[in-house]
Amino acid sequence: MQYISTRGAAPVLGFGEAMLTGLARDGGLYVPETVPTLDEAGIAALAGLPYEEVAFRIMRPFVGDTFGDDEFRGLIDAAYAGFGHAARAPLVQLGPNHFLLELFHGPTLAFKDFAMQLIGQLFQAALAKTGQRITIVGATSGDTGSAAIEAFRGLSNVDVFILFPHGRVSEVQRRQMTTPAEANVHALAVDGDFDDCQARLKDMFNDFAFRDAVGLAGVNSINWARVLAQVVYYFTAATSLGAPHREVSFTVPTGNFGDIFAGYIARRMGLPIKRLVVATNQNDILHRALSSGDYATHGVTPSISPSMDIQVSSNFERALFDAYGRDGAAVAALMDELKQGGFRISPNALGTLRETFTSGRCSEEETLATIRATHAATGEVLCPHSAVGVKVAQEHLGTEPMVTLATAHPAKFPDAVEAATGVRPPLPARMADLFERPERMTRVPNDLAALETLIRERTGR
Ligand SMILES: Cc1ncc(COP(=O)(O)O)c(C=O)c1O
Ligand SMILES: N[C@@H](CCOP(=O)(O)O)C(=O)O
Repeated sequence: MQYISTRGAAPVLGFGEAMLTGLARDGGLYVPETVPTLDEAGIAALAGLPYEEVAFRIMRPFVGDTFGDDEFRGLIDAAYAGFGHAARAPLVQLGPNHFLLELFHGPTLAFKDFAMQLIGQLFQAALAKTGQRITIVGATSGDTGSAAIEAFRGLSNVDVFILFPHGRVSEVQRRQMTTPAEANVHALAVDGDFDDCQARLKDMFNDFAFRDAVGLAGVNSINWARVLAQVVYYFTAATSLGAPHREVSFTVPTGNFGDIFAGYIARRMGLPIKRLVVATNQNDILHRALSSGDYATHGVTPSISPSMDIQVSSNFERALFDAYGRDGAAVAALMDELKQGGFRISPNALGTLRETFTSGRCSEEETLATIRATHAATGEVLCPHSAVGVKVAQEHLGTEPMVTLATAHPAKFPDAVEAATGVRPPLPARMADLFERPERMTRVPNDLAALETLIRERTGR
């Protein structure tokens, strides 16, 4: 299996190299050259299997010879052993034809753990073979950062630097990033928003001298392995609800477009997904883009679903690459226009995107009202991101089962949940002392040179 860049001008790589490389050297994102498919019998055979076995069968064709079969199975088993639910990603029924896929039973209580716990295992195995030492830099609006720190804390051949927007993540999210005591963990509070953090991260990848000197690696959904690991739960959910013999739709609370792009890959692999519904909060660039073709950034407005406070949605580039007929030069030109504020999606490409994706937006008031109403009707306590998904899903219910992805545990956002329901969701016992642990973080300007200097000083490279 080979991986190519969405901008068409970077070396073609195998899985292991693409995973350790992160951003392609032409600034694009790696995607598989071809997407393997499963026939109906292959999909039907997944129903009822343990999560780990489904993960092996779905991901194996993408991995090539980077890992042997037994080794890969072992890494998958280790990745999910620490999850707090036997099903890993259980389905809960919210109403007739509407289901919630709970993706928050991992160690840091967000869907990011599904990919990050696996990536932690894959990186360690790959680095043990090459003897490399790497510097991971990640940008986070709250959840990727804590999941990455959890996956890589204490490793001797990895330094982890996480850029988060100062004052714009929840207190639980911040403490998850600032309380780990291991010396290889560096939480950096940036004076800016998530888009600034992600832009500086991409700038670092595009500064080849810095990139090569520190051995830069990325664990955001820039990294194809992140997206791949998220494809698995679309298969477990859909087969539990009757796929391949029945179509299923999914609504996905969306920010950086990684999670929903994983659903798109599942669909291309042959899973009968009728619709993939993009659910945005008030930072609604993706909803505006899919409804009008206008992909224009208006700046980030802080919301009660802070992890989705994103305007420059990294993985949308992967969807555009396919929608523009895999024309890397066309995508590169669009990304240049985006730096000036935005672009119009061509009518052909928009038509192609709409064959798979539809969208909706949820306001702040609607988010609170959905948390309240869902709690009253079902007893399920939603986090604000999942509530955005549930609200938009309710507007898109059809005859097929609809699955809304519940992307984080409500205890990560206790203020919003308490405001809506009067109930303050407790943290799990293993995190009960989170508010007593000492914090360690560095405030940094939104400035590439300052960030690179700090990282070079701390890593001595
Ligand atoms: C809790 C939560 N929900 C939804 C999202 C959106 O996911 P994606 O960026 O993959 O679209 C994120 C992060 O982006 C998140 O942390
Ligand atoms: N919401 C994310 C933003 C980064 O997304 P990623 O999927 O590209 O890592 C976060 O919580 O950090």
